[in-house]
Amino acid sequence: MSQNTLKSLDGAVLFIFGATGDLAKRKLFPAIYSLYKEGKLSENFAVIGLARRPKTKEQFRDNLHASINEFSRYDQKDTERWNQFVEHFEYMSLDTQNPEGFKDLNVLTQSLEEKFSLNGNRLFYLALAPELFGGVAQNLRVGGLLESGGWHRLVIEKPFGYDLKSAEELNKQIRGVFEEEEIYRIDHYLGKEMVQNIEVIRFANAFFEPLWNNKHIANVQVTLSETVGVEERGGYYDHSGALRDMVQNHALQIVSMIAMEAPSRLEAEDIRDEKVKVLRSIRPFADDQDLRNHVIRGQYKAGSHGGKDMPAYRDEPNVNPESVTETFFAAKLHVDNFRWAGVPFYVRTGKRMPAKSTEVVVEFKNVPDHVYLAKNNNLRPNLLVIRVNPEEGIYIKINAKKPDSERSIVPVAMDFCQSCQVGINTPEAYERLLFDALCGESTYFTRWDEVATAWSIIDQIANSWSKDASDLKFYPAGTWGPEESHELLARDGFHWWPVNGQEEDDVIWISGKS
Ligand SMILES: NC(=O)C1=CN([C@@H]2O[C@H](COP(=O)(O)OP(=O)(O)OC[C@H]3O[C@@H](n4cnc5c(N)ncnc54)[C@H](OP(=O)(O)O)[C@@H]3O)[C@@H](O)[C@H]2O)C=CC1
Ligand SMILES: O=C1O[C@H](COP(=O)(O)O)[C@@H](O)[C@H](O)[C@H]1O
Repeated sequence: MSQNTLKSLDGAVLFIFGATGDLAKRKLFPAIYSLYKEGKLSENFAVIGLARRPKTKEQFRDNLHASINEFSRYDQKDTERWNQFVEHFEYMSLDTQNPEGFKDLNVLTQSLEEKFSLNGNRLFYLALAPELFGGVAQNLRVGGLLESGGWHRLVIEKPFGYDLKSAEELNKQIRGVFEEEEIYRIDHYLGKEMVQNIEVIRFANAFFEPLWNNKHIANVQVTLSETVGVEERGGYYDHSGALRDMVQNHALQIVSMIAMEAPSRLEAEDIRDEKVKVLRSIRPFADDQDLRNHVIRGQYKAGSHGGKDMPAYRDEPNVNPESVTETFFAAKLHVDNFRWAGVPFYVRTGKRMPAKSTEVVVEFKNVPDHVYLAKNNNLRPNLLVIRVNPEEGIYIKINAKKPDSERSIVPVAMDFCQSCQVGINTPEAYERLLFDALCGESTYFTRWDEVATAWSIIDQIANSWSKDASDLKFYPAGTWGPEESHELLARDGFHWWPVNGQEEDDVIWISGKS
């Protein structure tokens, strides 16, 4: 578990490869600015933006200004402070396939290290297409960039491969240059406040841990729904699909945080050891038929939501008009260990759903059927709902006596809405992760064995799907996916709980002190 008090930053040069790209603009620059505004970077840093297109330092700084203006949660009205901030930024035009250019980059880096009195710590952030990762690692060595006196760390964006084989190949290339401890594989969901809070909720509360097992939990539901379609990313997404884009990384990481055993120490390696054990315990499907019974894929067709018409996936830019890529995924998974045997983990994710919502619902088993209260009332199962995104918080659903009635029982949701209290000041995932990487805190980055094990789960599904796409179901944009996703739970006597605070009408909400 990451402990902020232990983190310290000793000054570093931050290299942003892909500095003219979308990720840098929307996430990385605003994250650096937030860290600066909060005093976490002090004046002890330099940033070098790298991409092929030529730009002057001034043009780059103008781009930085525009990005922060649009995407940062902090303003930049204090001109003196802003000028101080941008002074730390340089730009260099560099094709990552040009080894000579890396030698020039080393010269520029050394001059900045001198200017800002830095001791050779270097963080290389690859906001690039994955096929360039291996070449960058090689050229960093060729250019002498790994010979400075400080530490060297490589931060890599997803996707980490397309399947296990390609991920292994990529890993081999990177490991030829960097040690595992120097590699920080980003899964930005691990930087989200409420995903990090899962550990605390579980391990710091006496009333959850004793119940956290198959004796008391009926099922776990993980939803990662989005209202957007594929936007500008049709070219990438059509080769990826929901399975590779969201399940291989974010969804399986959340499952492993929910299901892991308490680590022996709150250290990165101990936590990651426990998470990988969960992934290894996920039961493979017996055969193609078993897989198709328990894994649903869908693709959105034209539809509408909130009065707005939305095109079919196949009509989106850069998507094959006959594409069989899934934009929706739902599955029933089993974690085969003593704690979880018999508890279904239902996972779903999709684009063009009615709500943007990342939530985990832990549904507890009911009290015995024949006790007086259960017999005469419509008792609802107790739920623990962890709301990750866009609202952050948790609520617990219990049964309580209806005020002023004799024995009527009503469902009550006791709500801790963290985002209502802390509001927009909650740090963005990229902000936390960038700072963690600068501080050498790797807990919320994925280790190679986690990535490889997740790919082996995904490969079984992808390989089965590639044989025949007849199970692909079409759902209207703006709905909760194919009917088969609901049937998946109905067969077990369950249903998807509504997400995004859309609880049943008779639920009484009790919120924290205002
Ligand atoms: N955008 C997002 O929200 C997310 C992105 N990612 C991942 O982050 C990575 C970057 O994504 P994104 O920013 O969207 O991509 P973009 O296509 O917007 O940007 C790619 C960047 O790479 C640079 N580039 C391309 N080829 C070279 C080269 N040979 N040498 C040097 N620079 C090069 C481009 O600049 P130039 O053309 O000037 O060289 C540009 O700055 C990808 O791996 C993506 O999957 C992951 C999660 C979310
Ligand atoms: O990694 C990805 O995540 C986003 C959703 O992230 P969120 O933080 O907005 O929930 C998704 O849109 C994208 O397709 C995927 O690549």
